[in-house]
Amino acid sequence: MARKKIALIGAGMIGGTLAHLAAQKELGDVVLFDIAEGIPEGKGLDIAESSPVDGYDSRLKGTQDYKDIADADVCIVTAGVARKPGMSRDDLLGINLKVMKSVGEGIKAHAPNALVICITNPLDAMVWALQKFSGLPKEKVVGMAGILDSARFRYFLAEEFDVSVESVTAFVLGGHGDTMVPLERYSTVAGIPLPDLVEMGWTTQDKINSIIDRTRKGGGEIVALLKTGSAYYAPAASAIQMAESYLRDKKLVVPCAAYLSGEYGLNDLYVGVPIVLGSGGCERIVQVNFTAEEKAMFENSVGAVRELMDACIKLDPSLG
Ligand SMILES: NC(=O)C1=CN([C@@H]2O[C@H](COP(=O)(O)OP(=O)(O)OC[C@H]3O[C@@H](n4cnc5c(N)ncnc54)[C@H](O)[C@@H]3O)[C@@H](O)[C@H]2O)C=CC1
Ligand SMILES: O=C([O-])CC(=O)C(=O)O
Repeated sequence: MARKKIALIGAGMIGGTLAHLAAQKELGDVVLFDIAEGIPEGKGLDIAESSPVDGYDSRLKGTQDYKDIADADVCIVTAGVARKPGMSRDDLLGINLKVMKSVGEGIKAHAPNALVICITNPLDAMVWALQKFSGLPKEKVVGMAGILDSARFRYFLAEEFDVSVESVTAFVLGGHGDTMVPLERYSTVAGIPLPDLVEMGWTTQDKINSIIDRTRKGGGEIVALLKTGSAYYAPAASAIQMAESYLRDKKLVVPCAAYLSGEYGLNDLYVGVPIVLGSGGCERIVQVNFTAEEKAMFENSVGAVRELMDACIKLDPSLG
């Protein structure tokens, strides 16, 4: 059976990490596409030269030609710019919107049957624009943010409870920004929801509140430390989990930016919600019940996403 093909559009910090992980996991052959000459070729060759040591047979190719992504099964998009200290994700909108247009056209022309996973920020607005520019089916275009935000939440909770990260589940929904919605009632240790753990006296509400605050600012914490760019190991791991769920039809239930048409009472926008991710792409949107407080937080987050979409339409009226 022929190998699957994974196209990475953008071969920067996340793109290179994605290539390494995809090859190590033998998800398929990897094409790194970037406008920067030499970078995708160099990273592809460097990773390929590690394959005899690590023992995997994925092939890697770097390119500046969209023809090389032909018939890819998965395209993961990180093309664009990342923020530096002092910037918000939203400051990237103008530059990255133009990038989404060229990437969308490239994918439409050469890999129209792929599952497209967008990572470029500001995520919810960029995945929405990318779907429109590419014209691919909405269930085949998804955004990565919720798995990352939930992983940060899980990691901080595991530290607090001094338990395995594997025993902690969490759902962070909403837009990928300061308004994101970490859901306490749907986050657990061994299936026990956080409010019950507070009641049992294993932690305090104050500690949970500060973990939620740290989760919301998790991206900025890394930017402040790195100074030259933003997080890439955890974002890449999160997107690879999505690609794997699609390619192996695992049907993981994961929070992703998905296109809503009526779910949660919302239309024509992408925002973070739990989805079933299988060989059909976004196979189901899971509509969880919200308390009044959770609903207000989710709506506030949706409002922030809509503002960014409006800003996109102002810059490119074809999106309207
Ligand atoms: N959704 C999420 O949870 C996260 C999103 N991000 C976002 O992911 C994006 C990528 O981050 P990094 O890999 O760290 O950035 P990076 O700057 O290391 O890599 C971006 C790459 O895109 C390339 N590029 C620029 N314009 C292009 C075009 N038109 N076509 C193809 N390639 C193009 C650049 O040459 C560069 O190699 C940023 O927008 C960042 O904010 C980062 C972390 C998490
Ligand atoms: O914070 C950033 O700019 C990158 C990002 O989205 C994250 O790490 O969550």
